[in-house]
Order: sequence, then structure tokens, then C-alpha cells
Amino acid sequence: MTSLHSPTLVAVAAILMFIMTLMLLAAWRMNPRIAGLKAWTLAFACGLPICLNLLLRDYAPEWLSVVFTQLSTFLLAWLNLAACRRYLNLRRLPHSAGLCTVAMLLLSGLYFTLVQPNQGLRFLTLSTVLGLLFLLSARTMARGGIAHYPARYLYALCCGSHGVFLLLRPWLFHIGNKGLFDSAQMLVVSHLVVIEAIVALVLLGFCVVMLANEQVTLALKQMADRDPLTGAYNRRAFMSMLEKATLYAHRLAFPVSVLLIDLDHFKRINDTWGHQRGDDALRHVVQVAQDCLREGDILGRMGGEEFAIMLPNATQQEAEHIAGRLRQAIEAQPLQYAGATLSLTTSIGVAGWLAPENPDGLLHRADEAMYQAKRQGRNCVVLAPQAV
Ligand SMILES: Nc1nc2c(ncn2[C@@H]2O[C@H](COP(=O)(O)OP(=O)(O)OP(=O)(O)O)[C@@H](O)[C@H]2O)c(=O)[nH]1
Repeated sequence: MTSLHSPTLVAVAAILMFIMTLMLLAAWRMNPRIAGLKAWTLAFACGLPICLNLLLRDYAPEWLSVVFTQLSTFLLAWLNLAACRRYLNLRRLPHSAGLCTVAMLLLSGLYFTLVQPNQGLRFLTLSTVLGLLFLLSARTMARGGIAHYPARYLYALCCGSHGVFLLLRPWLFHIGNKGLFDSAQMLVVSHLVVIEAIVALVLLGFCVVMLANEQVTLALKQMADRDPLTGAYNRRAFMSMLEKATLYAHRLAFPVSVLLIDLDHFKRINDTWGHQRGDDALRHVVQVAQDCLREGDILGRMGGEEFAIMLPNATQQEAEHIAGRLRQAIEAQPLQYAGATLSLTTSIGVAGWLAPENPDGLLHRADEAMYQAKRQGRNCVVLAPQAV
């Protein structure tokens, strides 16, 4: 590695940074709604001046080169952290924290250059700040569950490893300067530092593209599976999940039940209060229902003012209990609008899955029970007969 020519290495890094910035710029222009892409593009754009500064530092006064290095590397790490927070819709970083850190970096940089020259301490200060910022970015991104968001964890891994290396590299130079490394080995160490930075930034660039892709895929899946008005699953997604649940129930012999819920006299709400309030009422009912359900229960909008809930691992009796609780909750929490109260009630049909019934048959029995509830005067729960 001693045969590597340092300026060539830095020039390669500059070309790579330029390509990565263009790649992110294209990703941002194509997906301007993905939060954080703009900040990531700007962060990578800082890579280019860092490389140029490394190439030209012999031709400029040392203090100017130090100021430039501190500023551009800090901006890269800070914008990276800001991008992570924007991507996850977290609160923005306070400008005061950024300004204080950069002022501290500039002052220490100038102090260790002009007042008490000490390259080691200058390098240690900068590396520590950058390392901590990258570790903070890694910690910010690692959330949501690796199964759901693998790109976030891959990004966190790359960011975290780079952060650890940044924290360790001053010690590497410290050991070398103590006389443990000869000048050839010190050259290898400095090449290693540049190569690690190139590899880390290229990997991070690809991870950002993966993050953008992950968000687009999730948004498309959301659009395909969810009802846009209420956010509940749509009929197709609900039926597909019910089918899977009945297959598992058949194989593993556990119960599955379904509630079919219809809002009572919903036409009156639309006619009296308008379609807009009708929509609010539908959203309100979904919210109340979600609050009553356990994790793993699936709520779907089957059409109009009709909803279905799948309760995996619940017998018909347990489902009847849950339906009663839900009916009461919806009745007890009317929709408040402009000082008025919109009372809402529901008729609920309950059916427990009977092997080897198919999902349509199960839903049909719940539907029959729901119509029975309507006939019985509404605002009540009716159980489907246990025999098909
Ligand atoms: N606001 C709003 N209304 C909807 C939506 N989908 C269906 N509806 C209305 O829901 C009403 C359903 O009316 P009906 O089927 O007569 O039932 P109902 O008035 O609830 O009476 P019962 O079911 O017999 O208690 C109709 O007026 C539809 O226009 C929607 O997305 N938003």
C-alpha cells in the first residue's frame, strides 16, 4: 500500500464523491417527497470540497486549510444526522447546537494551529466530534424493526462502523507517532484512513438509495392494501389475510373469529351533517375500534359504512365479548363537531371459523348475523349459528 500515490487516491475519492452526489441528486429529484434526501445530497456534496482541500492544502496557508477541513467535514456529518432525523420525521436539530459545535471546532482548530500548534489534538477533537455525530446517526436510524425496515439497519451499521473508526483513528496515529510505526507504515495508515472514508461514504450513498427505495415500496404497499379514507385495510387485503389466517388455523388448530360491523342509519348522518362529517364519522369509528383491539387483530373496510375485524386466536365466545366492548365504546364516544354531538351506533355480527369453511363462507355467516342485528332493532351484537 506504500506504493499508492496519495494525490491520486484523493483524486479518486473526489471523483467518487462527485458521482455519489449526482446519484443522490437524481434520487432526490425523482422522489422529492422523501424527507431527508435533500439533506443527504448536500451532505455528500460536502465530500468534494473536502477532497479538493486535501489536494490543495500545500498551496494554501495552514490555518485556512484547517478552517476549511473543520467546516466541510462537520457539515457533512451534521447534514447526515439532520437527514436521518428528517427521514424519520423526528424533530429538527436545534441550529444552536450546530452553531456551538462548529464554533468550538473552529476555535480549537485555530488554537492548535496558530497559538499552540498541536496536530494530534486538533485531529483528536475533529475525529471525536465526527465519530459521535456518525454514531448518533446510526442510533437514530436503527428503529422500527429490522424485519420491516432492513435498509435502515444496514444504514445504521455502515454509519456506526464509520463512527467507531473515526473515534479510533487518532489513537492509530498516536501509536504511530510514539515510534511504533516507521514512516512507511505511517503512510499506509494515512492511506487506510482515506480508503476507509471512501468505502464508508460509497456504502452510505448506496444505503441512502436503498432507504429511498424502501420508502417508495412501503408507500406503494400502503396504497395497495389500505383504504385511503380511514387507513383500515381494504377488502382485498383483508380477505387475503383472512385466507392466510384460516389456513394456519386449519393446520395448527387454533380458533379465528370475524366481526362484521355496520354503522346504523349512516345515511341520516350524511343527509343531516353532510358527506364530509360522514367521512369524519367513518374515521372516528376506525380510531375507536383500533383502540379496542389487540396487536394482531386486523381491521378492514369492506365498503361504504361496513367494516370487518379478524380476531386470530379468539373463539366465537371471546369474539362476542370483544364485539360487545366495541359496540359500547362506539356508543359511548360520539363524534364531537362544532359544539354538536353526532351519536353513532353499530350493529355487529359475530362468526367463529368452522373448519374447513372458506373465508367467504365465514364472512357470509358474520354478514347474516349482522343483518339479524339490524332486524332486532340495531345497536346490538348477534352471534352466527355454530353449524354451517
Ligand atoms: N360520508 C360517506 N358516506 C358513505 C361512504 N360510503 C358509503 N356512504 C354512505 O353510507 C350510507 C349507507 O346507507 P344505507 O346502506 O342506507 O344504510 P344506513 O343508512 O346506515 O342504514 P342501516 O345500515 O340500515 O342502519 C349511504 O348514504 C352511502 O352514501 C363514504 O365513504 N363516506
